[in-house]
Amino acid sequence: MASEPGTSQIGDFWNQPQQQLLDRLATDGNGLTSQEAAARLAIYGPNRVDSTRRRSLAADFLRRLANPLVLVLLAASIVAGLTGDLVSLVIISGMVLLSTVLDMVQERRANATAEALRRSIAITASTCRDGVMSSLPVEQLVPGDVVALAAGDLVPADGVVLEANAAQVNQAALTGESFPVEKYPGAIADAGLADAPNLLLSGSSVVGGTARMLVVETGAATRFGDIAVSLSAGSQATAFEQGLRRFGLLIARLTVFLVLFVLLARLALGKDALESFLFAMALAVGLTPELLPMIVTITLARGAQRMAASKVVVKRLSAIHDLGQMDVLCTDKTGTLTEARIALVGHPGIDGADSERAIELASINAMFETGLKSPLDKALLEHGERIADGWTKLDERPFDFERRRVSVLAEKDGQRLEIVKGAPETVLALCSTAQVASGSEVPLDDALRANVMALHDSKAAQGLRLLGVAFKDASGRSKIDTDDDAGLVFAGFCVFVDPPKQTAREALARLAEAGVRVKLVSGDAVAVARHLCNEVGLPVRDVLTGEEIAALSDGALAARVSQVDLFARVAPNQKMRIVNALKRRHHTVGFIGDGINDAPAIHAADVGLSVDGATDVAREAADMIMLAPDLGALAEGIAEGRRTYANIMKYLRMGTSSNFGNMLTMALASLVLPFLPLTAVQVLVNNLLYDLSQTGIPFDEADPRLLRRPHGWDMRALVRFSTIMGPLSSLFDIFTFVLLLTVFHVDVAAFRSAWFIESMATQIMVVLVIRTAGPFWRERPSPLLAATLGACLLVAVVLPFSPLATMLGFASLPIHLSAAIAGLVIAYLALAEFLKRFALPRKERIGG
Ligand SMILES: Nc1ncnc2c1ncn2[C@@H]1O[C@H](COP(=O)(O)OP(=O)(O)OP(=O)(O)O)[C@@H](O)[C@H]1O
Ligand SMILES: [Mg+2]
Repeated sequence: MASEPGTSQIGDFWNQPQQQLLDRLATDGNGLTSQEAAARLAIYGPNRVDSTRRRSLAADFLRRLANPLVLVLLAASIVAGLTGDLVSLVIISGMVLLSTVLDMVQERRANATAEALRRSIAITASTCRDGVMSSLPVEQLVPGDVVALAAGDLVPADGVVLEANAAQVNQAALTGESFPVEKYPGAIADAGLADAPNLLLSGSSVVGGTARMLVVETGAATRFGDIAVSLSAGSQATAFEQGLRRFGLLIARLTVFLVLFVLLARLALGKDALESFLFAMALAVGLTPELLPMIVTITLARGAQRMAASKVVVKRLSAIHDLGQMDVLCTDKTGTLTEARIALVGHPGIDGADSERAIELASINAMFETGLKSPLDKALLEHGERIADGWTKLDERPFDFERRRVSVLAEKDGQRLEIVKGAPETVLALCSTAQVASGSEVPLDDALRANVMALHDSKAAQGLRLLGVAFKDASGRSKIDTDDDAGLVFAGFCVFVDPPKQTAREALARLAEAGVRVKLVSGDAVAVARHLCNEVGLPVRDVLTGEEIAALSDGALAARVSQVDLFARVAPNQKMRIVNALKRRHHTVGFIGDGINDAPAIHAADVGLSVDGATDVAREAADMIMLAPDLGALAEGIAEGRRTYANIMKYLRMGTSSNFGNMLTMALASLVLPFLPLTAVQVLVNNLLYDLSQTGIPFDEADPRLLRRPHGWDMRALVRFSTIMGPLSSLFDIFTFVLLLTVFHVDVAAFRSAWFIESMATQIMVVLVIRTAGPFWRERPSPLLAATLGACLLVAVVLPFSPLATMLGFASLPIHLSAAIAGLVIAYLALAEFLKRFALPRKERIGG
């Protein structure tokens, strides 16, 4: 197995005898002192594989400068400087610097905020330090540490198993093997990465049982650290991101085409080469939506910040887009729709009367189970902690979601029993007899079975959750083997209440209002889940069970999945199949859950959601973590997602209509006019002021109409918008040209000033019109946007009248010309306001 990635030699640490490994790590296998750990942390560094390698300030700056457009522009301005045009050199390089720094500072700040939020939900590991187990952030783990792992935990580093109890580990992310493998101590001399039974690799997860792990390698030294990170970081771009990328490409192509055309045409017309080149480059700068990455980052980071206020922490920023677009939300039951404050309300034997035997056995089972303790176990233990006194445990088969039961081998006063509790139908299927109140056993024939199931159904129909309890004599055995669970004696049920959340009904109503259909995907029984749906007001059109899903192909499942609102008794991989089927039907799917059994579905969903108290595996798979498990908070988050969408669309619409229109007209005018409509420097000033004016967009509120329904990337709508609004802008520019030349007979400097003011004013102010589908005066922009717009407009208008005017090649305008321009701007805004109803997508205008 020499060819595996990351393996430098054939044998490695997992092949070494345990004692040799312990010696090498200078530890006795009982954990480190915190002093020693601190010393090792200084040597080995934090246990983290940086996905977003933090760039130094300088490197970041240089990377931004390395933009080809910027470089060409700088080079051209240097050439201009050499030929004596020092003003161009100073202004162009100053402007490039300014906008680069602005961009960088804003983006870094936004990323830092998002990162801080993410850190607040860091994953921890139960680690032995100074002889006690404590919960430490996994970043602090060092080689030699001893970590306790239980079902639901992530393996935090590379290491070996010191002790294990039916430890089942899923290494799918690393080896592609989707079935969990059992891990146990003991080195095998020539075992490879994939088949060493004692090896635990960072990035895999514990799905059953428990283990003690010796950490051997951390951080970047882990075998698959790099792969795991690149997998999670490079995971498919969201539809919105893909759309943005395609859009960026389109703009880039148009820009190249236009700029080359202008340049060549001007050269062919015999115009000054350097001037033409500078102008063409400035046009290119003006055309590129260079602010887009910054606007996107800031909008998302700000969205994340506002969502944190409603207790939703975003791990993957771009998931916010998907959240705004999400139209189907799948949720598990316990803890999301119910309180998860489960209480035992009965423990009937087969005759329906409470049976002490049933509760005793269930409590012993819950007491000794070492896997993931479910809320059901907790309820049992709360009820009768002392019932298990005097019993000792011999062996266990922990819970897993395929078997849906826990088996424990325990002994008291020489009596050895195997005790099983689990999903009632599973347990009943394993029983051949039943115990009656007197203590004697009767055969569990079909009639009795039907009676027992009727008892079960009557409870489940009231929304009560049930576990079946069974046992058998285990004299002479000290282990539970895989097929030992047959021939059990049925002892009875444990019955629990799990009341629906007070807030659930209202939260679901809000989600429905927001155009999100909620589907319940539960491992629990149909009757229980259906009762809950009724109670919280979730309409159920159709139901599918795990058994039925197992019989359906992916295609058949996809054909039915949209109509089904309740999925019950589903296994973990079926939860994932449901999500994938919904995605196949072109839904944007969210999945919220807290268990190991939810992780695959959370991962598969467009928006994976988990809650704060969830298992590591679920939290790791999730894109967002809800600190308060309340669907109401999610409704806030959805509105936030749609707000970010709306704001990014504002910037794009601005860019593709007014800005693009202006640049286009200017390019063409440069071919027909005897002089440049604006000098290169003026174009750049124009662009800088425009950019600055738009920096308030991420802080703007969104049109309430846009918050009502899911919205996704829609290239057609964007193109339609620009084909209506762009020509409008060009039309006014041409009109301005004609007016200036034929009516006012202005000179070159005045022409440029007038045109500068006109194009700036229309470009800056039209955002007020575009930002809402309704009448623009009804919905005011946020103060920050109003401020950036106002300030930039003021600068643009004052500039030609200021002392800087001559340096920039402007001249002040006579009053009647100023008035004419003001009139033009108002006419343009009025027409834009009128035309936008044809340009905006219908669903945006009516909000549905
Ligand atoms: N600790 C346990 N001991 C025995 N049986 C259990 C235990 N935990 C769960 N089960 C059985 O397995 C079934 C599925 O587990 P669980 O209800 O946690 O799945 P789920 O999909 O997470 O459900 P939910 O939608 O309620 O969150 C339960 O309905 C129950 O019958
Ligand atoms: Mg659950």
